[in-house]
Amino acid sequence: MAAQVQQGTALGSVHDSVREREIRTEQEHLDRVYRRLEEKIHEAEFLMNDAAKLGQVGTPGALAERDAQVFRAGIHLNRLHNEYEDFLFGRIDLLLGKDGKKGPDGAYTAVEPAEGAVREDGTAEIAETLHIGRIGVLDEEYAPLVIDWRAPAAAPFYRATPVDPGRVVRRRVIRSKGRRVLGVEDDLMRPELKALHDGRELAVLGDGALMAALGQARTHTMRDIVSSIQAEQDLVIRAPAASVTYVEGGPGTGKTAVALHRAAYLLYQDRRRYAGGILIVSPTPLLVAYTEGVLPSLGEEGQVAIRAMGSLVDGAEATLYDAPSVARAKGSYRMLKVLRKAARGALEPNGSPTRLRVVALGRRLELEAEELERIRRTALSGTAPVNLLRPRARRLLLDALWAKSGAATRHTDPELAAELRSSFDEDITDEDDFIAFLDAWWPELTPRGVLEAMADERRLGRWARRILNPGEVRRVARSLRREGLSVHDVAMLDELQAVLGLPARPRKKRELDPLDQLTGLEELMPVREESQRERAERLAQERTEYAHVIVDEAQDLTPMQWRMVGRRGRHATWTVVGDPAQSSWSDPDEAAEARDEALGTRPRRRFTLTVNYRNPAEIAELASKVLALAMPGSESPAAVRSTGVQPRFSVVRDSLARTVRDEAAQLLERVDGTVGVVVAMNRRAEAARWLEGLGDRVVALGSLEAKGLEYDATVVVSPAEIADESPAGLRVLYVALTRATQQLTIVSGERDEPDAHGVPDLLRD
Ligand SMILES: Nc1ncnc2c1ncn2[C@@H]1O[C@H](COP(=O)(O)OP(=O)(O)OP(=O)(O)O)[C@@H](O)[C@H]1O
Repeated sequence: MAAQVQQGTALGSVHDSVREREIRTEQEHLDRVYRRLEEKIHEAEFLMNDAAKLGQVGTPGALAERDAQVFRAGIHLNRLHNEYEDFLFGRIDLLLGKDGKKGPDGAYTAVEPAEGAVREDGTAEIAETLHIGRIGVLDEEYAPLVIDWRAPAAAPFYRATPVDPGRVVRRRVIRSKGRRVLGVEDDLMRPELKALHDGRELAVLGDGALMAALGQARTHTMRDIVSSIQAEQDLVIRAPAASVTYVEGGPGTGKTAVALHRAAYLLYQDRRRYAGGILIVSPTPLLVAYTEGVLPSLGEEGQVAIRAMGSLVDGAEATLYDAPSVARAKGSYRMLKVLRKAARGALEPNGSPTRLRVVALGRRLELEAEELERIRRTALSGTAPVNLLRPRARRLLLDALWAKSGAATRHTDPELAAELRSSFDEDITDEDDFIAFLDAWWPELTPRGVLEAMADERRLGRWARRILNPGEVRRVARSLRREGLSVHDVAMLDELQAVLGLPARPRKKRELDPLDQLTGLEELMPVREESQRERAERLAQERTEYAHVIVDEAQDLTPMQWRMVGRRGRHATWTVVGDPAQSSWSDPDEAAEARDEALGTRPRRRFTLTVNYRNPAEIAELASKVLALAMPGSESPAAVRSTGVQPRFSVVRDSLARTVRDEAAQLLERVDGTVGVVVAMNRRAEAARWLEGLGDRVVALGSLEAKGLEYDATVVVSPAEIADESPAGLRVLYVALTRATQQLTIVSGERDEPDAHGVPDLLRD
C-alpha cells in the first residue's frame, strides 16, 4: 500500500505524532470555521437592528424589505446560536475533476477524475479538499469552508467506495465536541495511489467510524447518522422527490433514520416547494418522542410535523389500545361501510320529533311521521356529506308545507306566486318552533357524537348488520363506552369528519373596492385564483394537507389509517418506509389495497435496504428463526457487526416478576445505556411495577409499543405469550427480538416450552 498507513506497536509513537498533526490540521480548520460563523452572527445581528430601523420608516417598500431581512437574519441567528456537538464532521480529499466547473457551493462538480489526474508512476496530487458539515459556510472570498451535507458536492462523502471511488482518494470522519476536534477516522478509497497533499503523503488513520457509532450506548432519544450515512441509504435520502419513494428493509436497516434525513434533504433542496410542510407519521407517541430530536440536530425545525397515528386528528389524543379482535374490526374496510350508515343513522337520535306543526298564511300546517320520514330519505339519497344536506332537507320541508297550504294553485300569475312563496318561506323559517324542530330533526352531527351513538350496542347492531358479526358489534360498542380514545378510534373520527362534512359556514366577504362597486365591476370580476404561496401558507395554517408525507412503519397501517393519512397528502409527494415482516396487521392484502388507493397512480421508485446496523449477528441470527416461522422464505438483513455475546435464556424461578426484574437488573450492570423489557400488551401495567426502583435507564413496554425503538439491551418476556396475542403475533415477536444493540435475554413464561438450556420452542431450530 503506497499511502502512509501506520499500524502496530513499534510504529506507535510515529502513529501518535501523525495523529496529533492531523488533529491539529482539522482543529485549525474548525477554528477558521468558527471565526467565520462569529462574523456571520454579527452580520445577522446588524441586519436585525437595521431591519428594526427600516420598520420605523413605514413606507410599504421599506416594510417589505424589512420583513425579508428579518426573516433571513432570524433563520441565520437561530442556526448559528445552536452549539452543535459536531458541526463539522467530514472531509474528502479529491483528485482533479474532468471539466473544471464549479457548482453554487464553490466546489468542483465533476464526479470522475480528469485524464492525467493520476500520473503514470501511480502518484497523484490532491486537487480539492472539502469539509462536510451540518450547514454550508463560505469564507470572505466565497470559497467553501464547509459544504452542507445535503449539497450535491457532499454526496461523494457518502457514496464513494473503493470499488467506485470517483474522485475521492480519502474519506475522513472528524469527531469533535463543541469547538474541539477529538479524533479522525479515515477510509482510503484508492489504496493503490501514492497521493500527495501540499507535498506530503496523505495520512490514513484508524478505521471504524461507523462501528464506533454503532457501538455507542443508547439513550432514550435517537441520534442523527449524518456523519456515517451509508451508500445504499444515501441513494434513498437523495432520491428525487417526484411521486412515491418506497423503501423496504428489515429491522435496523436505518429506515427511520433515512426517512428523517430525507425530510431534511428535501427541505434543503427545495425549501419553497416544501413550505406546504412535511408530515412524518409515526405509529406511536413513544417513537415520536424517540425521533423528534433528530431534525433539529440537522438544523431543521418548523416545517416538519412528526405526529403519532393517534394524534393526527386535531384535538384527539389516543391513549388506549384495543384488543386485537376489536382493532381488526375498527381498522378494516368493513368499518367504512358501518361509519357511512352510522353517519346517516345518527340523524335519528332517540326522541327525534315525529311531527312538524307551523302556522303560515293564517293556517295551521302539519307534516306527519311518515311524510317526515320520506323527506329525510329523499334528502339523504346520494353520498353527499350529511351535514351539508341540512339546507336541502329544509327546502324539502318547505316544499311539502307549501304544497299542503294549497296556495300554489290559487295564483296563476307566476310573479305573484313566486312573491307569495318567498314570504311564506320567510315566515316559516323565522318561526322559533320551526328552528327548534329542524335542530332536533336534523341536528348538526359531530364525529364524536356519531362515535358516541355507536357505543349503543342496539343501534350499532342495526348499522353493522351483515357487516360485523354480533360478537364484534358487542365488543366494538363496549370499547367505545370507555373514557378516552384508541388509536383506531382516531382513524374512525377522521373518516366521520369526511362523511359528515364541515357544516356550511357563511362565506367571508371579500373586501370590496369602492370603485368596483360604483362601476359594477365587482359582479364581473372572477374570484382571483389563489397563488401558490397563499395556498402553501393556508395549508400550513390549516395543517390538514402537506407537500410531502413520510410514513414510517408503513406495514402497520390499517386500511382506515391509510385513508386518514391519504387525505393529508392528496397533492403530496410521498416517502413510504416499512418492513412487511414486522407487520402487526392481520390482513396485509387488504392494507396493501388501501395503501395503493391512498398513493393513487403516482409512479413509485423502490429501494431495498439490506444491512442491519442495530443488532449484532448473534441477536439477528436468533430473530431469523422467528422470521422463518412468521414469513417463510423471506431473508433477514445481514448484521454489520458481531459482539461475541450470545443471547441469554432464562426460565422462571420463583415468580415471573422476580425473574424479569433480576434479569433486567443484570443487564443494567452490563450496559451503559438503556434496557427495554418487552412484554405482551396485556402485561404492560404489571411489568412497569416489576421494574419499580430500578431507575430510568430501564423501561417496560407492550410488544406493540416497541415498534421502531431500540435499547442497549432487552428482556423479551414469554415469546409464546407475545406470539399468541394476535393473528400477527409471530411478526410482533420478531419486532420484539430485534430491538437490542448489544444484549438480549429471553425469559420463558408459562406458555413457553423451554428445553434443558432454557431455549423456548419458538426459538429453536
Ligand atoms: N449509517 C448509519 N450510521 C450509524 N448508525 C446507523 C446508520 N444506519 C442506521 N444506524 C443506526 O441503526 C439503528 C437502526 O436504525 P433505524 O431505527 O432507522 O432502523 P429501522 O430500519 O427503522 O428499524 P426497524 O424496522 O426495526 O424500526 C439506529 O440506531 C440508527 O441510528
